[in-house]
Amino acid sequence: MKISEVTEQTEIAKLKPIEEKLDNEPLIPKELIQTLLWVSRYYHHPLGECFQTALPKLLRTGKPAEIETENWWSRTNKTVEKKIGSKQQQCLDLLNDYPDGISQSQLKHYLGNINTSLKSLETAGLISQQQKAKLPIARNELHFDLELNDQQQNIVENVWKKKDQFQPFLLEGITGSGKTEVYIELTERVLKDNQQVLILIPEIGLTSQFVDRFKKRLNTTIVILNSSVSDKERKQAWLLAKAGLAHVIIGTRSAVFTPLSQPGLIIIDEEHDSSYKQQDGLRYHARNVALIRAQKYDIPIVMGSATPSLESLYQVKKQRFELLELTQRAGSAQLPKVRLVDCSQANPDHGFSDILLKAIKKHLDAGNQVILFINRRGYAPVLMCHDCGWQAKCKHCDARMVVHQHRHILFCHHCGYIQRLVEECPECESSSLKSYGAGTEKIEQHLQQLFPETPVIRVDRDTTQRVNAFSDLVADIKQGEARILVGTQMLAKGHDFHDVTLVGVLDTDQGLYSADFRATENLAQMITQVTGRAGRGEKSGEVIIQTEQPAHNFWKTLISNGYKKTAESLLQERIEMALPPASNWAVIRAESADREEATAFLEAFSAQCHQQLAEDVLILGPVPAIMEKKGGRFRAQLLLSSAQRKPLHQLLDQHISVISRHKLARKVRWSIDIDPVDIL
Ligand SMILES: Nc1ncnc2c1ncn2[C@@H]1O[C@H](COP(=O)(O)OP(=O)(O)OP(=O)(O)O)[C@@H](O)[C@H]1O
Ligand SMILES: [Zn+2]
Repeated sequence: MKISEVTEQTEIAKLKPIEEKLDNEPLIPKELIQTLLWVSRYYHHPLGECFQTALPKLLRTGKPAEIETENWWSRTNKTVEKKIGSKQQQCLDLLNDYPDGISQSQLKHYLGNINTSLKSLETAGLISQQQKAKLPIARNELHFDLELNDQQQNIVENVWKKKDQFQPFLLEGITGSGKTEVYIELTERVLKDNQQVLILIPEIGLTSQFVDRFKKRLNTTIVILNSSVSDKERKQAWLLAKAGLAHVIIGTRSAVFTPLSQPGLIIIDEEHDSSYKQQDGLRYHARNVALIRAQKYDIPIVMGSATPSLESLYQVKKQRFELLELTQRAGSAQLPKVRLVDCSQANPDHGFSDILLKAIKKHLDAGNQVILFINRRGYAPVLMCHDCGWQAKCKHCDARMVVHQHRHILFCHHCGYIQRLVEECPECESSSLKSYGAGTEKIEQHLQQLFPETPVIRVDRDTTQRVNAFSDLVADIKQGEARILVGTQMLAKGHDFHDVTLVGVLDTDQGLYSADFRATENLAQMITQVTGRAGRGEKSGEVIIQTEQPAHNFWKTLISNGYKKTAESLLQERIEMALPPASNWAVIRAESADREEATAFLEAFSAQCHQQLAEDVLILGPVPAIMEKKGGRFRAQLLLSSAQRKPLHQLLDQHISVISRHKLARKVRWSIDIDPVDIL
């Protein structure tokens, strides 16, 4: 139980007594409480659950919120009179450099095992110990300074001019233009003012590389909040940030709720990334929450991307965000040349066209690395019987089972259902089962056959499950051990591999026909990001995109005009068609093992809203979800849209409590999704 406010009077007749006071000061600072109140109102989600989402697990267990401490040592005023051992001397030398003391673990990190030396020095009265907050170990590395180019410098100055006020900036910088360096420079300045920086990054395993770049340049306390840190570390990081003892806080989506005592700046890297939107429970968007926090703190917020979301570009158009641009690659790097290849001529067995294969060979011969991008994991998406036409389908979903050859299974990517890979058709017992289409596993296998001497690695969700697996793979790539890299979008985003000179894109055409109105935006972002991995160092790069639709307008616009122009025209279309971000959407979803129930509940929802419907609000549906059956449940949705935000929210406020009491509300699983990013 958390107390968020105290009042003198109440209408509640029977109040429970307070059993125990856990903390002497409030765990959640006022600003964060206000933000959570906003979150609860905006997303129409119970306040208690909003608090649950915002707090690290170990701070929700009813135990006091104490910062973990450890021994810190510092030099006393006493001068050395007797001769001391060399290890003891080393300790003293180091301590002389740290007038505020240094932690035992940091000392150990520098000098190895020194417990006995410390004891002797303490007995001699030369050093003293004290309990202080345990900080993550700072690595003692060389800090090199990179000189920003004029565009980068200009951006830093522009942000700095607004440093004491709320101002959202959209930093649109092409791939490899040096956005990260801009973040580092800004962070350095904020640190000089003794303030903290909160940095959000997407959930794609990039944390360690990103953090390394900061650690190399900044000598400060950096804490990390993502899924790879333990519950204990997460709690400590949160409390250190709250106490102002952590100066740079880097984390994924939920880190947006980290309290700061000396806030100076918020940065969101790859602001277009869909992992910023939570897809279950409290369906918040971290970018939205970050904007609210920056506003309450009265500080600037910088949102960077090579492929900004149409949401943010719309805010620029409305002059709510200030646009900052990096139009050139940093250093001597140039953007790669992009070529479309008609893949109707590709080898049906492995899906590579001759042009792409020749290019792979050429780049490998030149001693470079090659990325092959395919956004589908597993071996093949279809398993079919040649004799009777049977296909392997999931019994819980409207979806096909994907062949995973390696693990010898059929796997449903939607509900996780697993079956042994069958050798003969379950319908007609024929043994002529054939797989169609290709995923990362198949591509990896083919390339290894085609280039037996060249190390191939695969980067997808299956090869990166183990903790650190992703950073190990990345290290292999950086050291040049792997030469052919096959991967899904995990490999396409954010990486800075200087020896990659060729990127091949396989089979992305589904994006051209999707029913989701965001599909083209997402495809343009993905293609631009993956293209951006080529030619980032001294060597120039090349990109080959295989498509069955080389004449499609989408490719023409994207390749000859680039992302910026493509996004502009997509945004114009959305405005003309009154689609988000030019209108506001809420989706009510319901799912149930009984198909009728889900729809009946949404019909009741709709009827309730229609009782008092503002002119401006439109209700569409209910309709079945595009994949209606998932995990054994039937799914349906109701769409509420409105040109202005307010009437939509008022409508929900008015009716939600009545609807929650509907008899079906307890039988179906239902949820409200404000500003949905995924309408499938
Ligand atoms: N001013 C500079 N001078 C020389 N090299 C630079 C400069 N700024 C950045 N770089 C280098 O250019 C490369 C690309 O920079 P960075 O990774 O920051 O780009 P980015 O814009 O974040 O890229 P992306 O959006 O593609 O992930 C890096 O290797 C970086 O060290
Ligand atoms: Zn399934």
